[in-house]
Amino acid sequence: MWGHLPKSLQHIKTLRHSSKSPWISLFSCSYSDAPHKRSKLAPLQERRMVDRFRLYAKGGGGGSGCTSTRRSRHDRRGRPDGGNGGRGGDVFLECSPTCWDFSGLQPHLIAQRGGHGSSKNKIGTRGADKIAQVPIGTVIHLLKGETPCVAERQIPKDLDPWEIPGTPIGDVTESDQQSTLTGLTTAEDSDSSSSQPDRIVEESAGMKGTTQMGSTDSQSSSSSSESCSEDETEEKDQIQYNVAELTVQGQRVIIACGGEGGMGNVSSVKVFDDEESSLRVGLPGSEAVLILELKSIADVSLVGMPNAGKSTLLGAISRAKPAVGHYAFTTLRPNLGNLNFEDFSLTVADVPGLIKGAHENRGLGHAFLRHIERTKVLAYVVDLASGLDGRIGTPPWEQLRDLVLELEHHLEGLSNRPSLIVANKIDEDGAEEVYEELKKRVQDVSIFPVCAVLEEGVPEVKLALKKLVNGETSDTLVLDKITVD
Ligand SMILES: Nc1nc2c(ncn2[C@@H]2O[C@H](COP(=O)(O)OP(=O)(O)OP(=O)(O)O)[C@@H](O)[C@H]2O)c(=O)[nH]1
Repeated sequence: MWGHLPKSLQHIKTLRHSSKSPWISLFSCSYSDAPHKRSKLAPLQERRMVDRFRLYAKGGGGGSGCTSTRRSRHDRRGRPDGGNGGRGGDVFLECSPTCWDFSGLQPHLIAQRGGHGSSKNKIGTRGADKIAQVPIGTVIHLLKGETPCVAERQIPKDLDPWEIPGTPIGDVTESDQQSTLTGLTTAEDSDSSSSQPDRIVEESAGMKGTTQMGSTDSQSSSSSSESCSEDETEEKDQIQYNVAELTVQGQRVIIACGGEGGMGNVSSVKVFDDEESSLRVGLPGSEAVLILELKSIADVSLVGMPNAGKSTLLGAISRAKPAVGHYAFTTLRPNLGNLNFEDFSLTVADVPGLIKGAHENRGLGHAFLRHIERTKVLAYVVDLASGLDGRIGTPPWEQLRDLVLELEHHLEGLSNRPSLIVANKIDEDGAEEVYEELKKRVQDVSIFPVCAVLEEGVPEVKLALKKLVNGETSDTLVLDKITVD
């Protein structure tokens, strides 16, 4: 009876004699039976942020032109009526706010090839484009191939009756293009305009800078950040850094162009046979090898519970003027401030307050935890007066424990970054004693007593942040070093 079953269902045979119904057993299989299920249900903290990614892109090849002759009673010698091959699809990178890192990206992006031409002068279909979404703040480094081309921002509009369905981009003026670009500076006509339509403007080639941005070693994708062999060093020499940046929602760049279709015999001028056959074949799409990197939003992020005084501190250490309020969640989106030193400058982000359960999207949740992923240094801001004299809140050491736990729940290893503690509101009654207690309970990381409102203790914090960003010091706040009752 069971012999005819496919192999995957054969184990039902063994379940038949068990007390359970085989169907119940089949659908209630354990994790060990179904490794694919286990991976789907893997807890959130197993996810690793991928902030550097190597990508191969290839445009679709052009379809071949057709050689055909149409004969009729009236025209015995016939006329050529073979149509041209269709153009291959392009490969685009599109900037999307719903995308946070490169973990969802395929390493090989290949657009569809164009359709072949056919008799009765039918042109081959245009190959479908391949569009991959990347996060805002993606920097493109070029390893091989042509410099990415700028494409118009996709604006949904009604289909023009004369437009071939599936053609993604219409004509754009140079000024339109400039307005959609932040990272790409010069736009000039492409040399290869013969193989690309007018809508494309190639960005000025060449190196724009040699600074690599945004990647923290611990976060980099596993394969790309492993041991640096000789090949990799050689490869590094060939990289053209920062050829393009995607910084605006909807901004697009073409990283590989589709090849032109071959000519059908209807359009060809008189040519020799051997030349003709080469003209019939569609051109291959262009190829490119790129390294994508996520730009960090700031060097330092101020991490703390709501009302700890992060915005006030940002205003004290920089010229930023964030909104300050005596209620929780005054800050609804990150504010950035610049700290300028004589020879150095760094950016600080005031991230909205985190509460217990932020990793489950409580409070302002995931969105801001993700911003923290893209900063190098963490400055924990705690409220020394919280919980004092019957006020709402928890003591600073508990605030720190909860903050570290939230970061770790969101992304394992997120708290393993150079950090310091700002013990704010030292001016409040009883805050001195809490500060002394805090020093005993938290080890191996510097604590700075500060009154952000009066800007007391602020220069010391600024200097310490500079040293952490520079790499001169590298203290880290670890959960084991926090003592909580
Ligand atoms: N006494 C005292 N109060 C302060 C100090 N710093 C900030 N505050 C007050 O604390 C309250 C909260 O300050 P914010 O800077 O808005 O706090 P926040 O951490 O940015 O708050 P969220 O936007 O909710 O994340 C305000 O009423 C500030 O005036 C300080 O050093 N001493």
